[in-house]
Amino acid sequence: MDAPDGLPFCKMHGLGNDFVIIDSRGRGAVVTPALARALGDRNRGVGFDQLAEIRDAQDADFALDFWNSDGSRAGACGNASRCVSDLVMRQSGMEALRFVTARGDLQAVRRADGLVSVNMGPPQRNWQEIPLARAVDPLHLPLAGDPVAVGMGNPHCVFFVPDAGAVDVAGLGAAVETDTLFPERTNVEFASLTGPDHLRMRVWERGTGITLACGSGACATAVAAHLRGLTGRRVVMDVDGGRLEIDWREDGVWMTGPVAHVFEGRLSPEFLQALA
Ligand SMILES: N[C@H](CCC[C@H](N)C(=O)O)C(=O)O
Repeated sequence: MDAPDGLPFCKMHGLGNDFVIIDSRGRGAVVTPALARALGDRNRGVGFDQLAEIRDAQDADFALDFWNSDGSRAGACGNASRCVSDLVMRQSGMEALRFVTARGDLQAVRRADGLVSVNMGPPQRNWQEIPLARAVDPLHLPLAGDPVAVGMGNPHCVFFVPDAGAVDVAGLGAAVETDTLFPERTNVEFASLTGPDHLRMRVWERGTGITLACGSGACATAVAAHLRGLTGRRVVMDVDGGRLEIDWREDGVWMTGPVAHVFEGRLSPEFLQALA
């Protein structure tokens, strides 16, 4: 990549789910799988759970692409959507935004308490959309532990367990991620009911591994909990990095929580040249 002054980026996180954000508005996209892998290396790059690239959009305020640290694409990323929305709201002074992702048009608003809410869209509930490899009931997958499959623009497999804190998330998550039932692999959530409309969730993310929070995973877990009759449509969810509010409304699954700006930096020309 020809960038004699380096490439600016910023680092943000939502509940410890951390992101590098590259703003490519006003020029072509620059992220490649090789850049995502190199930048995602926590020793030799910057490190992130997801990389988000902001791009120009014709009929929306911006477009957003997501990458995992293994260089694969993610169709949705709830916490990065909240982080980038906060960034663009601060830059523009707007309090409500529309943006485009691989799964379609999404919206973000700043609540009166300052937290950013994103409408992640309606859940995908049939096996072709999630996607699953064959016609099975997504509400009761034919896997040990009787999990639920839900799509939020990316695939999720949600296990309800007595104590999410006691689960071997790495061991089970890695095995389920690559089960042949999921042709595009899957994100894996382990959740327990800790009170009325209150859940505790831990996550293994496709292409990344254990993370402290996963916004689309929290949405998928809330949808699965409601469909299984465990909760209403509005829940509080404790993840390893903090607390999210999820509200499955008529127009989609809304997710609300905090974001944090960490630093801005510039990728050196040497770093970028080594990728070429
Ligand atoms: N952390 C993200 C989800 C990343 C999902 C990604 N690992 C995938 O391959 O779908 C979130 O807040 O929704």
